[in-house]
Amino acid sequence: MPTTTDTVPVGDFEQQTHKFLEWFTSQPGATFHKDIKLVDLRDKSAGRGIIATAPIPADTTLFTIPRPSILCAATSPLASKLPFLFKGPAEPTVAEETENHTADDDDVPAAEEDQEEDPNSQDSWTLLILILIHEYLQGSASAWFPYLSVLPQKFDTPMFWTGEELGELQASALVPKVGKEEADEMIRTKIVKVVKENEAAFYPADSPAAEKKKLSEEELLALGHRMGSAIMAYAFDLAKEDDEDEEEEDGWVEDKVAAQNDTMGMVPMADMLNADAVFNAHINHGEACLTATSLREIKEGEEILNYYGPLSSAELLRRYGYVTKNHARYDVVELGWELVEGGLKEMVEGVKGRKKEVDWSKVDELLEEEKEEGEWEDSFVLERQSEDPDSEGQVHGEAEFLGLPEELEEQVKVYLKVVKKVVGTGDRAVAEALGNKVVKKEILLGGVRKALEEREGQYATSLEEDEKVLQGIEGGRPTTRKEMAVWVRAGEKRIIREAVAWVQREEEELKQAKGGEEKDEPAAKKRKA
Ligand SMILES: C[S@@+](CC[C@H](N)C(=O)[O-])C[C@H]1O[C@@H](n2cnc3c(N)ncnc32)[C@H](O)[C@@H]1O
Repeated sequence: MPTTTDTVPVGDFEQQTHKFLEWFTSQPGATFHKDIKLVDLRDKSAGRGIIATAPIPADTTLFTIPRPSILCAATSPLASKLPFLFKGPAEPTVAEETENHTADDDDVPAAEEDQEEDPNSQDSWTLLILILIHEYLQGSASAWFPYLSVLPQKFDTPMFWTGEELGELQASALVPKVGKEEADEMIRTKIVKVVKENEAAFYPADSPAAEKKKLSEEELLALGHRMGSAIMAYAFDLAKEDDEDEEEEDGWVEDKVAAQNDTMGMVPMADMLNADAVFNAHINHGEACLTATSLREIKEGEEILNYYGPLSSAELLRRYGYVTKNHARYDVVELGWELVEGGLKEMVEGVKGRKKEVDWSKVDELLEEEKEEGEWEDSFVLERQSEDPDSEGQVHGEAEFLGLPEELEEQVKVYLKVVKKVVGTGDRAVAEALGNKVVKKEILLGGVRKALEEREGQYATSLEEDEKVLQGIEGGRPTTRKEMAVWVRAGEKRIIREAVAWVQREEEELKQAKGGEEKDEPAAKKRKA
């Protein structure tokens, strides 16, 4: 499966690279270190990238991007043509509207009230799509033409996968996050409509674009997707101040889009850097320019790599369309409450070694009140503990699964309290057991173990089958869509297995502690119990 730029002939590819570099270095204030080079990494399925052609010491400025060269709301000629699009505070972004989505989605779920909303009211995401479409339609008359020419026309993000390809992700929580239909809706209402209603601005008479046939709705929809995906994988959040770039309490600030406002932009050259979870360069956001700096010594021939944050394989694939081994430490799996509840029910029914009938409908009824009062999660993210990268972009130690999410344990506690209330009226012995700390822990662990086993069963293939596919991959790194899907689903299954092993260890410890306690108890108390 070709990646983003694989179909461009080598000669054209090099010519585009050359023209882009020429354009970039001609920008007033731009710099490009003599010992770095833009190269064709398509043989590694990595498009363009930047490598060191000689050893580079730490803290070297690799290149500098003057702010006027950035394509964004502040520099776009569209702002003077259609100022109303750029006016006013940005409306709530995706991050503010939906919990489970990061702000840099192009799979924007259109909130119902949005459907009738004024299409002219734009958020930072849709505004940048319009800015890019406007520039694209100017063709060679655009001041960013050589830069736009090196942006990909095709993407490997799941947004563009066929149903069959998506099927390879099996039970991954990535599948419902792709959101193709929502993205279509957003592009039709916020992009296609605006371009259609303002053709004079998008196809100006004095530009070669005017000679071109106007794009149909379907062509604009496809262009909107292309630009939205380019933003997802290439744009930067320009709101960041330099001091925010410094290591914060929770480690490295990822260097990519956040979309909290209207300050997202396309940053030529900064976005030619590929990225990994182990990296050696960083982009500093200065007042007049952005600067790429080496974080440690970079050897001759080594690729210069940026950082997109501690993203799981699934998230890296969703946003950027690739996976790497180094990101696997950040893999996660989502465990639905429904499965946990099923496991807890089985455990409760087996309390005191006998099958107990519980009035579950009564439990549901009481839970409704709990749900109305407090927060109730539908699913939980299971992840490993992992050190943040150090100041040189290196990670140390193994990532390990060290426990269940606190919110999951809290929710189980609330659930068991309600169950105890319901059981109490019918079976005092069981209700008493449900008040016991050890019994509650047994139910929690057993319930979660059952849920995890069920979760693993939701995938159509076993981890062992997936591992076999992955072992057969030439070069080791999954690059085709199918291989990347197998990588993602296998990563999730590995976490499930690690979580099950953790639960079993906890169960074993609990059993031993209980055995010890029972041995120590005086005979009379034992009999009473
Ligand atoms: C900001 S761009 C980097 C430049 C890009 N390689 C190009 O040719 O335009 C991000 C895209 O580069 C690719 N990419 C980034 N890091 C990569 C890596 N470590 N391995 C493979 N591909 C990578 C992915 O396609 C991603 O969506």
